Amino acid sequence: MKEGKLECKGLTKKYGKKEVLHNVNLELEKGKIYGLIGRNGAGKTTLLSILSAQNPASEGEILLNGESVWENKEALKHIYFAREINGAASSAISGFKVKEYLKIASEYLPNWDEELAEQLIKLFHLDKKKRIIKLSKGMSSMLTIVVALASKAEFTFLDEPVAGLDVVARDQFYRILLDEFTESGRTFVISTHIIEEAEDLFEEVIFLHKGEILLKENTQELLEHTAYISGKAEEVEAFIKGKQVYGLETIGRSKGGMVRWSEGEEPEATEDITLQKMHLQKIFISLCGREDDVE
Ligand SMILES: Nc1ncnc2c1ncn2[C@@H]1O[C@H](COP(=O)(O)OP(=O)(O)OP(=O)(O)O)[C@@H](O)[C@H]1O
Repeated sequence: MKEGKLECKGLTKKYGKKEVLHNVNLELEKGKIYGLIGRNGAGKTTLLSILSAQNPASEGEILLNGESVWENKEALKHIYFAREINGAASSAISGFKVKEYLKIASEYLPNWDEELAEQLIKLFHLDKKKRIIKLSKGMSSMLTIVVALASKAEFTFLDEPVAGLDVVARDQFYRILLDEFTESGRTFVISTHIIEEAEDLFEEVIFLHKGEILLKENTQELLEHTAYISGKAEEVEAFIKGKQVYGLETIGRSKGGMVRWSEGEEPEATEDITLQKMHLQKIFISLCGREDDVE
């Protein structure tokens, strides 16, 4: 695939009367790792399932290089959504052995890389004779990762791939992903709740909040253009006038909150005002963390 752009326009999703995605417009470019971050129930899985045509949109369209992906076999060769398989206890695949599951994947996925699958199975010490139902949560996450990477799909989505993985396995996953990304230039969209660890991995972050894209930005730029401002309440009040401030909180006589600015407009600390760099996780909490923000 020479070009590479997957986009959704005016995407709305309703389950019955409940609207869970509201007019989402999103463009994913080839050759990037995106982090998809949102609170429980924000709509991440729903968005990924619609982008990969596993779930119909209520309104709007999904286009790969300008062509609708819905019931489009050619386009769907380039998109793979790796769903968790560990919720599959009651599904048909739960009785399969790992090797049988891999065989099915190899037949179903048009760009399957058997050698890569074998390498990853060894690396994760997965027992191919084990039945899916008998895998631990971490092991089934590993199997999902193996299939996602070996799919070689240009656009590969992973839904909470590190759920249940121990710290060593998570580190392995991040390194494998970066290797594969560097070698292939594929696009990955990864949803995760472990934001801190993934900060260096994502070229861009997408914050999905209550079914809307709240932010889509280059991760490093976001980190460079954001800080936690604090100081005496009246000093902070005066300082933030005309600035973009989020999650402002009062602590005794002091105030603190997140401030964002555009390139070249960086605020300077004063004697009374402290500016501290923030990690992605804190930025996310400032933007989406209010009590009434949960679905
Ligand atoms: N098949 C379905 N039928 C009805 N409602 C659904 C269905 N799937 C998801 N929902 C609802 O849609 C909303 C978004 O769910 P979704 O699973 O996409 O969120 P998420 O961001 O992936 O959450 P989490 O981080 O908890 O996995 C939730 O309110 C959920 O209850």
